[in-house]
Amino acid sequence: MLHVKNLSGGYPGHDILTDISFSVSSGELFGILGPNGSGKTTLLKMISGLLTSKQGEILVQDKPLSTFSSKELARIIAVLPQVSSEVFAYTVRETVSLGRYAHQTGWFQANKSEDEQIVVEAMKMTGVDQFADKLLHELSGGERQRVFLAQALAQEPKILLLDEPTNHLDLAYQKELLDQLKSWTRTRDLTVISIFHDLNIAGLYCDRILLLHNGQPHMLGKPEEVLQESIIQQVYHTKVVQLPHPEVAKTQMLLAPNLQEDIHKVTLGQEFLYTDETSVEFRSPIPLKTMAIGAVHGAGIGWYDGITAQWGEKSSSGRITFLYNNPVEKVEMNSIRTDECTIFIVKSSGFIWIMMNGELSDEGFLQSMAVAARSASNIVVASTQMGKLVDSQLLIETLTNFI
Ligand SMILES: Nc1ncnc2c1ncn2[C@@H]1O[C@H](COP(=O)(O)OP(=O)(O)OP(=O)(O)O)[C@@H](O)[C@H]1O
Repeated sequence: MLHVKNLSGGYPGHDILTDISFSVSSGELFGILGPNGSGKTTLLKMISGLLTSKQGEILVQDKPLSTFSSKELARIIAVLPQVSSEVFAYTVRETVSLGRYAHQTGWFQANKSEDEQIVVEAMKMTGVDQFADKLLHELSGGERQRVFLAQALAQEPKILLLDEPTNHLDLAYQKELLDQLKSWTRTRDLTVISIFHDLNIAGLYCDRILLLHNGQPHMLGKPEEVLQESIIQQVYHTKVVQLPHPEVAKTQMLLAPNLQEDIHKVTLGQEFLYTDETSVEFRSPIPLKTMAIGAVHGAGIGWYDGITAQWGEKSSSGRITFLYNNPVEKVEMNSIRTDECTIFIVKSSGFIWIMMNGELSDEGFLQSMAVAARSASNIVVASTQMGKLVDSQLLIETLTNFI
C-alpha cells in the first residue's frame, strides 16, 4: 500500500530525516514513535505530500507520491493533524463536509445526497452528530478532535495519517477511537499510520512500530520487539519498567519515578509488629510489594502497608488479612542479617510472613514463597524494594535454614 524508500530531508536548510525505509501493508495499523523532535511529524508531512523529500521516494499504491495531483491524493490519503486551538467559524457539519471535497467533480455537484449521507455517517461514527449545528469554537478540545476525525473519515481514505490522535481525548474516547480504527483496519482494509506518544497505547493497538531517534530509524518491528526496557531507555533516556498487561498478551511500559528520596529509610523489624488477644499485625511505615497466598484480602501480588492475622470480630484494616477461627499460637520472630539485606520473619502455627529489606526480583518472590510453602499454607513475602537487589540463590539458602 505504501513504500518509503531511503527517505531523507526536512525543511529548507534543515535536514531532519536520514535514510528511512519501511513499507506499510493494506489494513495495517502502523505506529510511529520517538522522542520530541525525533522527526515523527516531519515524516508524516512527507507521506502526506505536504513536504517534499530531498532523497529517496514514497510510493503509494506502487506510484510515486509526486505523480499524484492533490485531489487524487486526497481520495487516497486523509490526514488528522495535531489539533491546534485555532478554529474557524464553521459548524461541525460544514467542517465534516469539507472532507468530501476530493470526491466532488464540479461546483454544482457540491453536497450531493450521497456526500451528505457519508457526512452524516462519519459524524455518527465519531459521536459528533449530536452537535452537528454548533460552531467549532463552541466545542471542547476532545470534541473538536472527533470533528476533525469525522472530516478525515468523510474523505473515505484508503490510508489515514494521524498525529497523536488521542491527545485531547478522555480515557473512554481514546479506547473507543482506537477500537474503532482497529476494527476498520480489519473490516474495511483501512491502513492507519499514526504517531503516538503513549507507548502503552501503541503497544496495545499497533501491528508494527517504527521507533525514530534523531531523524533515523532506531528499530522497526512488532510492539513486543520494539517495546523493550533497554531500547526505550536508550532512545528516551529515562528509566522505564516493562511488564505484561494483566488481561491481554501485550507488553506495557511504566515510568519509574524518582520518588524514593521522599521515603525515609526504614528497616522492617520487630518494632512494627503488634499483637493483642484478637490479632497479630505488622504495620509497615512504607508500602511493601507483596505476594500472598491464603489471605481473604490481598492474596496475589500487590502493594500493601501491612499484614493482619485476626480471629474474633474485627473490622477490615485494608492490610493483607488472614482470618482464623481460633487464636494463632507460637508467634516467633527472627531478624536475619546477610551481606546484602536484612530479613524479618514472623512465624506462627497459622502463617509465615517473610519481610525483606532490599529489592526482590519476581523470581526471588516465587522462590521465597516455595520455601515457605514447605511448612505453611498462609504465606506473605513482602519487600521494601529499596536498596540492593537480593541474590535469589543466597536468599533461598538463608530462608531454608530459618523456616
Ligand atoms: N517548519 C520547520 N522548519 C524548520 N525546522 C522544523 C520545522 N518544523 C519542525 N522543525 C524541526 O524538525 C525537527 C523534528 O520536528 P518534528 O516536529 O518532526 O518532531 P516530532 O518527532 O514530531 O516531535 P514532537 O514529538 O515534539 O511532536 C525538530 O528539531 C524541529 O525543530
